[in-house]
Amino acid sequence: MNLQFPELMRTQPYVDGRWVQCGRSFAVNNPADGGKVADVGDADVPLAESALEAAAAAFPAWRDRTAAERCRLLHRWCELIVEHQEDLALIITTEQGKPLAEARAELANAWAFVEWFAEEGKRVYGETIPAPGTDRRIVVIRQPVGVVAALTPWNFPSSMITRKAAPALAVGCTFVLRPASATPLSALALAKLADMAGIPAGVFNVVPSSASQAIGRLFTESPRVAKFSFTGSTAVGRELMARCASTVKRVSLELGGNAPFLVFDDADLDAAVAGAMASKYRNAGQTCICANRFFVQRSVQDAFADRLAAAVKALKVGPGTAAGVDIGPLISTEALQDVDALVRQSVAAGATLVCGGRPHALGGTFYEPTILKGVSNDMPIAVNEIFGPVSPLIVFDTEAEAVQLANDTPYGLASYCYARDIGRIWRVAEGLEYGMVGINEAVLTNASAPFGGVKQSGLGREGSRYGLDEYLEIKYLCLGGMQQ
Ligand SMILES: NC(=O)C1=CN([C@@H]2O[C@H](COP(=O)(O)OP(=O)(O)OC[C@H]3O[C@@H](n4cnc5c(N)ncnc54)[C@H](OP(=O)(O)O)[C@@H]3O)[C@@H](O)[C@H]2O)C=CC1
Ligand SMILES: O=C(O)[C@H](O)CS(=O)(=O)O
Repeated sequence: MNLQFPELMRTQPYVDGRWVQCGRSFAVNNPADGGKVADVGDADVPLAESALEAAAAAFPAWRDRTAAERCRLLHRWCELIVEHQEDLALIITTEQGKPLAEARAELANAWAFVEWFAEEGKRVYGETIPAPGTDRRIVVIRQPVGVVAALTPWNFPSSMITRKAAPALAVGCTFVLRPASATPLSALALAKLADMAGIPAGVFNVVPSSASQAIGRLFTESPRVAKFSFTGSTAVGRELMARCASTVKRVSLELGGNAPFLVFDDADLDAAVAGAMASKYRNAGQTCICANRFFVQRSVQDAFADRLAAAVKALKVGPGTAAGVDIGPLISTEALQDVDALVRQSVAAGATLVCGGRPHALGGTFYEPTILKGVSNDMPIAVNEIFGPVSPLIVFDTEAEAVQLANDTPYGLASYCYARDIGRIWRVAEGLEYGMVGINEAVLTNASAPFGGVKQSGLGREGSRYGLDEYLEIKYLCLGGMQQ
C-alpha cells in the first residue's frame, strides 16, 4: 500500500500507549484479489485482559480531566483524521474492498462523529429538581460509566469505531476495541492518530485478534468492563447480550436490518430510483441500513422497475481502487455464496430476474448488481438480510398492506418511504416499526442524528445527544439538613 504517511500502517496491538509485539499473527487480505495485505499481531486473551487493566487504570485521571481538556484532544484527533484522510481511505478500500469514493465518504462520517462529540462532551448537563420539602435539595448529575469494551464489524472499518469511541472518550470513559479480523488496519491507523493527538496511554486501546469468541467472552463477562458496545449481526449480538447478564453490564447493540423501501403511486419516481441506488448498492449492499425489500405500488411498478434497471445496468463493477467503480467485491467467498444462494432459491420459488443474478465474470468475490421482480415477502431474498447488491421488488395495492408487509420482520432498523401526500407520509412514518425512517431520502447517517433500531435490530442510539447517554450514568444527590 503506497501511503503518504507510512507510519499509519500499524500491524501490532495498541495497548496502554504501546505497540505490542505478539508471538502469533493473522493475515489480512484484499477482497478485490485475495492478496495478502499484512500480517497483524494476534492479541490473545491475556493481552486483551491487560488492555482492560490499562483502561481501568487510566479511567480516574481521564474522568477527572475537564470536558474541555478531553474535547480539545478529540478535536486534535479529528484534525489528524482529516489530514490523513487519503491514506485512511486507501487502507479502508484495501482491507474492505469498497470504492475509494465510498471510503472517503465513510471517513467523513468517521471524523464527523469525533467532531460532534468533541463538542457534545461539553454539554453533559445535570439538573436540580424542586424538592418535596424545605429540608432538602434534589440534584441530578451525570457521570461516565467507566471502562467500555467494543466489538465492531468489517463493513465500515473506521466509522463504526469512532461512532462508539468518540462519545465514550468525550464523557470520560476509557475504551478497549476488538475490530473485525477482516479489517483491523483501519482501527490501528486510528489508534496511531489518537496517540499522535495526545490521547493518554490506556484511554484508547485496540486488540486485533483472530479469537473473536474468546475475547467476546472476556469483554462481556469481565467485571472491569462497565459497558459493552457491539455492532454486528443479530445472531451474535443476542449471544453477547446474554453473556453481559452475569455482570449486569450496560449494553448497546447495533444489529442487523431488513429495510423496507416503499414507493407509492404519488412518489417522485426519479427521486425514488436515486434513493434506491444510494441505499441499496452502497458498499455493494453490505450495510445494515441498505434497502432490503422494495415495496412498489402496483400502478407504478413497471415505471419504477424500468428506471431502476437502467440505473443498475449502468453500474461499474471492479476493484475499489479503480477509477469510476461503483461496486466493489463482497467481503468473502462465503458472503458471495450466501448472496447467490438467496437469489437462486428465490428464483426457484417464483421470482424473475430482471438483471444480474450470478457471480460476476471478474471472478473472486464480485457479484453482478441484480434486480428480482415478482418477489413475495416470504421468499428467502425477502426474509433474510441480503448483504449484497440485490434488489427484490414486491408489489402492493394499499397503504395498509404496504405497512403490514414492511413490518412483517423481526428487524426494525432503517426504513424508507417515497411519497408526496403529507397525510400518507405521516401515517406511514408513524406506522413503520423501525428506529429510523427516511422520507424521500435514503442517506440517513450523520453524527447529529440518533442512529439505531428497535425489535431485534438493537438497543440504544449512536450519534446525536442521545448517543452520549449510552456512556453516562445518572446520579441522584439528596442534600438534606437544609431547614433553618
Ligand atoms: N446496526 C448497525 O449499525 C450495523 C449492523 N451490522 C450487521 O452486522 C452483520 C454483518 O457484519 P459481520 O461482521 O458479519 O457481523 P458479525 O456479527 O459476524 O461480526 C461482528 C463482529 O463480532 C465479531 N464476532 C463474530 N462472532 C462473534 C462471537 N461469537 N463472539 C464475539 N465476537 C464475535 C466479529 O469478529 P470476526 O469478524 O473477526 O469474526 C466482528 O468483529 C450484518 O448483520 C449487519 O446488518 C453491520 C454494521 C452496522
Ligand atoms: O451499515 C452499517 O454498518 C452502517 O451503520 C451504515 S452507515 O451508518 O455508516 O451508513
